Amino acid sequence: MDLVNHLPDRLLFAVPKKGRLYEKCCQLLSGCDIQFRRSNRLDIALSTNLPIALIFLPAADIPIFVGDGNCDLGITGLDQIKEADMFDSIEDLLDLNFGKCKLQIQVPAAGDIKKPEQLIGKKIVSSFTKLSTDYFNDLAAQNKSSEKTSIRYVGGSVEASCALGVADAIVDLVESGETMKAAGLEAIDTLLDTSAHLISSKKPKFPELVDKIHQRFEGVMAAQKYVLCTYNAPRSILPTCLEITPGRRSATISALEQKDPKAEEWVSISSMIEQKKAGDIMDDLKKVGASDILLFELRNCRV
Ligand SMILES: Nc1ncnc2c1ncn2[C@@H]1O[C@H](COP(=O)(O)OP(=O)(O)OP(=O)(O)O)[C@@H](O)[C@H]1O
Ligand SMILES: O=P(O)(O)OC[C@H]1O[C@H](OP(=O)(O)OP(=O)(O)O)[C@H](O)[C@@H]1O
Repeated sequence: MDLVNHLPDRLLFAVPKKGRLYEKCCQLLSGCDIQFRRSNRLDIALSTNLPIALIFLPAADIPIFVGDGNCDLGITGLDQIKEADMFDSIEDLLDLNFGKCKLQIQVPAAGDIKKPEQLIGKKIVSSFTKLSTDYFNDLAAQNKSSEKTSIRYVGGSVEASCALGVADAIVDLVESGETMKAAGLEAIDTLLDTSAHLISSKKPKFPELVDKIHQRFEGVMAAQKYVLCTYNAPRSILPTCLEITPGRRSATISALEQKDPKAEEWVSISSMIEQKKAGDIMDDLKKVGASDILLFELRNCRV
């Protein structure tokens, strides 16, 4: 069925149908208020509040659907985009900061191979044959070698290949490193640092809706990254406080009602700060003389 012609009034948004990216994608869609109900095993879900159809596809196929313009938007790993050779055919809108891992060359830890150059002319097994081929072609060129490295595809359990004698090394994703360690392997180089990205077609059919959804994703990402810090401080230490909490654009300052006209003037300051620095920032504010320091989580925002 040609979905583009069957759903002419809807933007098609490709999301991973299962696997490691699926749950987080659904959370983000909900954070963006893209409401939908996915019937069991059905790979299309119509949004109930926006003219969008979500198309659930294998993560590896999403770059092709978006790059060829069949879908206006998609979420998938950077590794999948580069492996499909589609990075130049799509707009890379946003790093979504999850699904983080590294594509690494792994060799038996107890073996003699310690440097990638030692693998020129040897046998490599990977699910990422394009990226591996590019890497070993470059490596051969740098080392002025005409030897051809064999790159073979397997779809899963890549880490078993060395123990089975099929490969001298593998190229596979590493997140915690536990799979690699359990297979007695160690990494000797990194081909790519990857994470999930929001991508769009270069010629979307619904450009305004693409912009709107892009902004919503940016808002959700900012809401995850920042918290709102508000506190009170004597006006005399305001410059020091603003050095500690300059805000994303700038801090908001409002005067506090003076009960005693002779007392020092106090202000209330509110500023977005990075969540991961919040503890240090609150300590620093307290140290310079601020008080009543409060931290608020952001549910959502537009930045
Ligand atoms: N530890 C990890 N191992 C593999 N992929 C990971 C990992 N962490 C994040 N990812 C990302 O998730 C993407 C999809 O991985 P996943 O293994 O879920 O593939 P899938 O094809 O969607 O599912 P399945 O392997 O069940 O068929 C990867 O391309 C990568 O971008
Ligand atoms: O560093 P870790 O946290 O151990 O994760 C890495 C492992 O996860 C992936 O495999 P997956 O579980 O998707 O199964 P697969 O081997 O069938 O691809 C990947 O291919 C590694 O084997």
